[in-house]
Amino acid sequence: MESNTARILDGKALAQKIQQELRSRIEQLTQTADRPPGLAVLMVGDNPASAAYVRNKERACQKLGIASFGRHFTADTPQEELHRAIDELNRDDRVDGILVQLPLPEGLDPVPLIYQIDPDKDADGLHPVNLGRLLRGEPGLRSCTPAGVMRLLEEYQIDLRGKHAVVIGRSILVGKPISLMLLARDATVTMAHSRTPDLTALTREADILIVAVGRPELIDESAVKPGAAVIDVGINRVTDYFGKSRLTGDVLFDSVKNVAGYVTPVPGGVGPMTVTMLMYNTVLSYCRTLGVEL
Ligand SMILES: Nc1nc(=O)c2c([nH]1)NC[C@@H]1CN(c3ccc(C(=O)N[C@@H](CCC(=O)O)C(=O)O)cc3)C=[N+]21
Repeated sequence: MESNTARILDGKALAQKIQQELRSRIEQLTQTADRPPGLAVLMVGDNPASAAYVRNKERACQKLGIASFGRHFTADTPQEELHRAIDELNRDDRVDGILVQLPLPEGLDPVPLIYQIDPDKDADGLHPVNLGRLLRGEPGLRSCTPAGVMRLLEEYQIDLRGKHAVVIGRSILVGKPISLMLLARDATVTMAHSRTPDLTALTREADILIVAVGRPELIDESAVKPGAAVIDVGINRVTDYFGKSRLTGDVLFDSVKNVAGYVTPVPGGVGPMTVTMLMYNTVLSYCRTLGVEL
């Protein structure tokens, strides 16, 4: 058997490059605009993982020259108070992007909150108007993780036209929107999920394999077609053999790299692209308000 090592799709490097571009564009625009772009993050409760993500987002904003309007609520905040906060942010002219950090604590429903966000300030691209625009192939704010994956595929010039893309996972956050984006680029898309029989037979047919299920190291080289591009959207915290906590994807990287043509690492793959596309969406909304191109 000939040995092979896949090309690594470096999400961290691409995220830095895009953030540099956004930073210079913001610097340029703020010489004449009366305000910088603004992003508001609504965080409820004190889930440590969420708190860490929110800190990452705030750090990214600071680096780029985006004003951040963090609003932190205790876990026992009534749903109504969150609706009032979104209403205020919708009407606040300093705010171009709004997001509700997920998951919310037990007893709170994120769906009506997301529906209430002004679709033109929907930095996460999760409002039904933006999902509808994606379905219709119209411009709009795109969901961050799927948009980040598409940017990675573009950067490495991975051909999608007429190729067989298999997406594992059918969530509204990743699986469904990414399938639509791949379809818009003329891929033949198969959506697989937990009820798909003989998953391995299917994934072995994929030229592009997107894995977004949240099952640590589900996919190994036996499930991958030689030369395929494998995109790992999973972020799982697991405890290793020595009792140490580490981050791993839905893909067994060290195995898949032997057969794949391209593969994303975790960390350093899709994760950094997600945060970057959030910044991108905020700047896109800002530019639309100013009446200029990004
Ligand atoms: N409204 C909302 N929008 C989100 O976009 C959203 C959310 N809620 N809730 C949680 C998930 C998760 N998520 C991640 C973003 C970046 C990394 C990331 O940058 N990860 C680094 C590693 C970070 C580490 O070391 O912990 C990496 O993969 O290299 C991970 C996960 C956004 N989410």
